[in-house]
Amino acid sequence: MNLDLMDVKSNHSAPVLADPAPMNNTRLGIHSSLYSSPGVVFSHGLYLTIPRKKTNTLDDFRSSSWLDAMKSSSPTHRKITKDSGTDLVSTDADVAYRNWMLKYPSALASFEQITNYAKGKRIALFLDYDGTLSTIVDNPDCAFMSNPMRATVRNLAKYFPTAIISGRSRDKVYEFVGLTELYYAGSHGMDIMGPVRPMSNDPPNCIRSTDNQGKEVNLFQPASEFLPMIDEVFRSLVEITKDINGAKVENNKFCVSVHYRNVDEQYWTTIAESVHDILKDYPRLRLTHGRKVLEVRPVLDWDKGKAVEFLLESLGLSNCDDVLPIYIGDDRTDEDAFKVLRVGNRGYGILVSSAPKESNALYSLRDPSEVMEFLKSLVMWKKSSPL
Ligand SMILES: O=P(O)(O)OC[C@H]1O[C@H](O[C@H]2O[C@H](CO)[C@@H](O)[C@H](O)[C@H]2O)[C@H](O)[C@@H](O)[C@@H]1O
Repeated sequence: MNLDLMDVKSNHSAPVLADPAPMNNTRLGIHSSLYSSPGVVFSHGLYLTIPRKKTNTLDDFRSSSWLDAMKSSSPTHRKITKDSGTDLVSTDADVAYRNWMLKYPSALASFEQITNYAKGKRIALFLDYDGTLSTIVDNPDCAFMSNPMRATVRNLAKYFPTAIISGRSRDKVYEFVGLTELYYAGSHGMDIMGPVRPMSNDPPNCIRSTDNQGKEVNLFQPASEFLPMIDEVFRSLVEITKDINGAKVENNKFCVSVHYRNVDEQYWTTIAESVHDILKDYPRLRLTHGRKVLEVRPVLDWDKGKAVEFLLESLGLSNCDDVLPIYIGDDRTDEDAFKVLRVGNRGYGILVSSAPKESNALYSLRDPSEVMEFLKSLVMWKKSSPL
């Protein structure tokens, strides 16, 4: 696999995301194989970690770093260039972005390199939703996918197995995308509807079910026992934030999003403290940061990376040298998937970002319109490739 590039890029520094899960499996009372990461200690219902980076622990609410994390969770993007008469003058942001792209080259500019490596391989596509297939908008209920993007993804799925892996609830993301030919994983991979296929070791919490069309599917919900807790926390979060102008709490089934995109920055502390007040009574829940959103989720060693592995296995594509998984995403939670593909040079992670940020991805795309262009190019390449 693109060995030169992989070798160069293997020197990347660690990603921003670090959400270790607790070791105390019996206390959590859930299938032990889902809990593995070291370095976490319980104390009075709060997880104290000895983290690589502290920003994702509740403890952070007692320091200033959580506010920094909230501020940096979705950087404001300056216009890359400005017109100065006849010439385009580079801004600092422009220079920084170009430098950053030396480390994360454009997947469009590197298309030939990518497809050269993909020759004779079966590509599988894993796509994040918000910020990847739809542009980021103020109202999460209105993050609609454009018709051209939908047509592109529909076409893509004719040629490559394609799955959407989103932080949204699976139903919600299906409502937005509306394509029956895809596989869907909601709640950051904690709710996967995949094809029926014998797995090498039958995972717990995996049941036979039927999809909207009555087709038999495998439904994998590793956090199913958290459902009542998540519902309870969702209601408490709605109640505690109801007087904070612009705050919005979204129930994503196995996780809850607390949005502060539309909250005046002076009240971000109030938002964070409110979330902390609720979560201090729920040691089995943890908090991660997304783009102007605090995400409450079960303490489970399960994430988008594990979801990619699960889907590859259910599609019969794991442990195959001739399979090239490609994951495209824009958010911190997508880093888990990038990491899985990066380890052992299994596939390509493509970060969608118009601002420089550290990532485990190998390539970059600037925004959803570039994502669409890349997906269309893949289809064209596949159509023109000899069988
Ligand atoms: O994994 P994803 O599909 O990327 O979902 C992550 C979160 O996306 C949504 O929030 C983000 O997009 C909203 C719409 O553009 C935006 O208003 C918000 O500020 C962003 O954080 C979704 O609403 C969350 O529930 C997802 O967890």
